[in-house]
Amino acid sequence: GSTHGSRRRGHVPCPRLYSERKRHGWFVSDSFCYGRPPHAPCPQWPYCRKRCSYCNFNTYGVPAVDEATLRSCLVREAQTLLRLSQVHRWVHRVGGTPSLASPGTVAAVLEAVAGAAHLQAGAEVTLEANPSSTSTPALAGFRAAGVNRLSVGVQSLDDAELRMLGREHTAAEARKAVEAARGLFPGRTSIDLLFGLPGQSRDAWAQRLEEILRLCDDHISLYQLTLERDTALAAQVRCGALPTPPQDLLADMYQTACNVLVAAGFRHYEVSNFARKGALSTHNLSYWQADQYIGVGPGAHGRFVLRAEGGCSREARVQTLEPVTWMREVQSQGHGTRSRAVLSPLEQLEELLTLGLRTDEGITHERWGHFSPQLSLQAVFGEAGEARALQQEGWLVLDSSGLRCTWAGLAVLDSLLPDLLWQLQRVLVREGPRRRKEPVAGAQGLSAATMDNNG
Ligand SMILES: C[S@@+](CC[C@H](N)C(=O)[O-])C[C@H]1O[C@@H](n2cnc3c(N)ncnc32)[C@H](O)[C@@H]1O
Ligand code: SF4
Repeated sequence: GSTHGSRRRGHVPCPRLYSERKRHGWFVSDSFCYGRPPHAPCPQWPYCRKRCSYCNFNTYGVPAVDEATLRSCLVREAQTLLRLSQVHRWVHRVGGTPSLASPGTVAAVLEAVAGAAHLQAGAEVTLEANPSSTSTPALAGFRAAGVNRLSVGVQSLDDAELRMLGREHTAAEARKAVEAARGLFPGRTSIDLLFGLPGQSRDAWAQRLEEILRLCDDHISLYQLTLERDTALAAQVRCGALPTPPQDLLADMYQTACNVLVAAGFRHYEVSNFARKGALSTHNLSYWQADQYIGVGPGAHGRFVLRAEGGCSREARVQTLEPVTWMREVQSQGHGTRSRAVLSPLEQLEELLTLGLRTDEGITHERWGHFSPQLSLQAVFGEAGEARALQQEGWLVLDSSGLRCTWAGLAVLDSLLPDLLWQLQRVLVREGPRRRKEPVAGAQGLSAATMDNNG
């Protein structure tokens, strides 16, 4: 049995959570709206040499990229968004971009950020790298440009699996890339791995984990494969050419990996992330803590308070997806923001809940208080209701530190969230108007407004 009680291990983020991982673009984090330092997610150079069979990220296979134009647009958009968000200080993390961009482009964007905002010494600058574009000279160039952490997309150490995934690299090339990365970024090299591939057996996975432990540095991101609609891999599974991985097997694989990694000294600090020797990704952590960030580049997402207009509302922003259109917009108006939506207090708390519960520390009272000064964690989740039932069943803990999942709860988080979101909504609708003397954490009203290409 791979279920806990009636709850399946839904450790794969629900679609909404999964989409959180898919923010593309350069990221600069700031800020201090809730008195907390901000952060920066992982960007995406919008081009790949070849589309992998499982991937539905916003990437384009354009052979001749006008890198100089793209670079100047990234720089200009970073400057514009930094100005709009008034992120001048407290910036302390900047995310990186895939390794197909040249070190010169990476350096130019980092310089733009440093010129417009104070970069803390030691700020995490992570570059996402594909093994096929990580020669030692290229990596050295990125390091010279200011990158200080590398995340290598190994995905699998099995050639047949890599072929099924449509990856450009072999297992041997992946190993070589990790070794080169560890040589240049010792203690600061992460690897991305996928499990739950069609046809993958538990034994093969367990054996693979041993090999992964011999190869890895101090950080591992482990994702269960999501069969995304409109991908070649999903089509193969749908038509029966490849088997659908059984749910119980997926749960066993996840649990096996957690056990093996924890026994090897890794802290399971987030649903899909493991670190030892303190090598947590601060950049990702700030994400899960719902900090502010700007997203720069085609399809990038951002969350920040628009201070330029004297506002105090946290906005969700999405930049134009298509690179050529995005570049045209940046050239004409300084940025390619396609949509802006003011997040309501409820939406902000929903994000905090869904992201914060992914971490082993959960949501502290302090952090919750920044978003909800009027209605405490205790007031929302302490009363009789869904959260209390989840505590009694052993999935959740609410104590003097805050609200967090138990280890068992972390593995089934997606199945806990609907109940918790329902309770949050119910209590907020009931208590909000009564308790709220002023808007929650700088949000304006309960309705979300969406604007197009506007400022
Ligand atoms: C921004 S993506 C890709 C980074 C880089 N281009 C690469 O391919 O290595 C970051 C990670 O998301 C994960 N990912 C991408 N598509 C996924 C999917 N369909 N299901 C689960 N994880 C996925 C992969 O592990 C990937 O390394
Ligand atoms: S998974 Fe493949 S197609 Fe998707 S972003 Fe990475 S290299 Fe590009």
